[in-house]
Amino acid sequence: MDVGVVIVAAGSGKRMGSHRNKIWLPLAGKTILAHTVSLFATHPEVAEVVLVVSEQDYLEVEKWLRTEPYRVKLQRGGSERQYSVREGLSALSDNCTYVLVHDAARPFVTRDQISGIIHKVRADQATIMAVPVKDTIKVVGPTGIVESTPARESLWTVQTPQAFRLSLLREAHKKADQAGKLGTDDAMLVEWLGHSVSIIQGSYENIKITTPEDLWLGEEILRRRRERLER
Ligand SMILES: Nc1ccn([C@@H]2O[C@H](COP(=O)(O)OP(=O)(O)OP(=O)(O)O)[C@@H](O)[C@H]2O)c(=O)n1
Ligand SMILES: C[C@](O)(CO)[C@H](O)COP(=O)(O)O
Repeated sequence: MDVGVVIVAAGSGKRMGSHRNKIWLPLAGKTILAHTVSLFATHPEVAEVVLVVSEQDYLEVEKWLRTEPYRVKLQRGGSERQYSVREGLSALSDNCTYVLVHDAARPFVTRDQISGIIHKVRADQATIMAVPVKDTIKVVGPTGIVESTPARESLWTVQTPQAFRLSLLREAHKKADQAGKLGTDDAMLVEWLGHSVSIIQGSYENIKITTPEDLWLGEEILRRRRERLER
């Protein structure tokens, strides 16, 4: 049963404050995009990769992919991450039974973690990578007053990959579109269907490169990994 991957890279990187989409920023000698795409496109358990990019980036990504040894399908994204995922799902072949959805801005996930979530989704049909929250989280009202403090032991910081049975995620996106619902991750849409979603423990290194400080943190993560390999 084939596994497909949708990598979403069609954002604009506003919070990075860069003059162009953050996926083009350098990280340890390659672009963030190149790190993430090659990780999945060369993974032995991944049968198909769809890369979702903006209209603005499409031609440059297409030109870059011609220099790479692996095959990746290109798809244009939408104005929201959810719509980009939807476009990516539509480009996956029906040979895929399961799909991993991953942020291009998360280049630090490892091959073993990818194998682990593929194994888990075959059992659970819907599972997401996450790590326990380290800080206390508050719910704050519109006037800046704390309304509640959820019990920290029940809170997780959600990452990607998020993995699903393809037919389930396609149905979730269709129902969300019909209801005009917008989620910040794909698991929300599956939860709205009433389907259970399990957690697979990720790593605190699997950060999403969002603001400038994430770039030097990312360089340090990769430097320490190279050091560990050289020992
Ligand atoms: N319309 C969108 C918005 C986001 N993404 C992708 O979803 C991932 C996570 O989104 P985020 O980190 O928010 O990226 P941006 O939207 O580019 O960042 P910002 O919100 O700072 O503009 C990124 O790989 C981004 O490229 C996408 O494919 N389509
Ligand atoms: C999907 C996600 O990475 C899980 O934490 C996150 O919700 C993406 O949010 P963004 O604002 O689109 O980066």
